[in-house]
Amino acid sequence: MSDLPELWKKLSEGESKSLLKKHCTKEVYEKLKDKKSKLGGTLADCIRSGALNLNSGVGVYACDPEGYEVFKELLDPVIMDYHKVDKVEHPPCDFGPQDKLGFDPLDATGEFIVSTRVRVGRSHEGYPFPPVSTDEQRKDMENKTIAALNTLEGELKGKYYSLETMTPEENQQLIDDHFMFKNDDKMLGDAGGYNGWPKARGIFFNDNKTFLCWINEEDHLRFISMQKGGDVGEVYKRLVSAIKQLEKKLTFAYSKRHGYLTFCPTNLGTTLRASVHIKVPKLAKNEEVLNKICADNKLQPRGIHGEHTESVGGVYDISNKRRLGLTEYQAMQEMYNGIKEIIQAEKNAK
Ligand SMILES: Nc1ncnc2c1ncn2[C@@H]1O[C@H](COP(=O)(O)OP(=O)(O)OP(=O)(O)O)[C@@H](O)[C@H]1O
Ligand SMILES: NC(=[NH2+])NCCC[C@H](N)C(=O)O
Repeated sequence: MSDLPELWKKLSEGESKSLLKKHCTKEVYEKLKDKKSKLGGTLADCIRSGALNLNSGVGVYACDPEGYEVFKELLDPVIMDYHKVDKVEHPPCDFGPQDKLGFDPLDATGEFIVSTRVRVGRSHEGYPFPPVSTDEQRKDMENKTIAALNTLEGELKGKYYSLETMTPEENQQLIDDHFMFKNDDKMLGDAGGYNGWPKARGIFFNDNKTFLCWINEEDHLRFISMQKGGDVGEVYKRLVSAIKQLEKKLTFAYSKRHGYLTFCPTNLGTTLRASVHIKVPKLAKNEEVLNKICADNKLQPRGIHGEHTESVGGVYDISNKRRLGLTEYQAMQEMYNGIKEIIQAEKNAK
């Protein structure tokens, strides 16, 4: 039997500042409660995390790619509210002119930027998201992805490391070095993100660990390019080259309205998060100023051990905030120009 009535009771009777609480009105609930996507996704799958975690900021995940249309009376207002747009629409993918991107290294002396990372999320077309996926479907997606990754050549050529066979020590080392994902996010867990863990999960990387792919973490796929220092152009170009090669082998879930479809509505569109780990000890003494520069430049500060962590020793993870309603190239430019300002502000700070 569905847990929807119980979830609805928790949500409608509880207090929450989440976008789920705000937009899942009684009227919306009544309209959607009996709907089902072709892959079997339900409203319960979309609201479970937010109903069980009233402290969520968003609280909604899609059950599967089609869920974005089947449950649009809930998902559209959440998307518009989160991404601050008045219509759910997205331009076609545009990675920009690869031979003249205009991303000169941001920090030639290496004083501020520790490392640079750009990631995108992708979903396999025709497969559900975690709450609806079976272990078999996850395995199937894992196999498909490994086969595609194994065709990469040159700098991108690498190897797959399964979470099922990795030792706890190897796993921890990869986490400590900022390469690997973990399973400690309760909101994602309640959304079904860790169902069947560690089955069909793992990480692919090249010898230099500059190109990585996460399999069956939050999204079916996360492609990541990263390296020490502030050469944003080099990191971005590597990622674009990987995506272009992989999209010849795999078909990704995409919608004209939403761009690339991801499990969480916050990642839709470009799905791109470009970040630097940046050392700004002076600004760190006055987080209000730092937060204002970030807000003015549409940047998001995080701690250096991932989402919801605190800064350590004046080092922050700072990335572009917007992912929907702009192109990949524009998202990169927002990050690049914003980080330039932050470096200048740190230089000017007392
Ligand atoms: N610029 C960077 N340099 C080195 N490591 C980074 C950088 N940016 C992020 N990381 C590391 O990547 C890992 C994942 O971070 P995090 O979960 O915050 O972001 P994400 O993978 O973009 O996904 P999501 O936004 O869904 O949380 C963490 O270990 C984090 O420290
Ligand atoms: N990794 C993410 N998708 N983060 C964004 C949303 C996280 C969580 N579901 C919330 O509502 O607060």
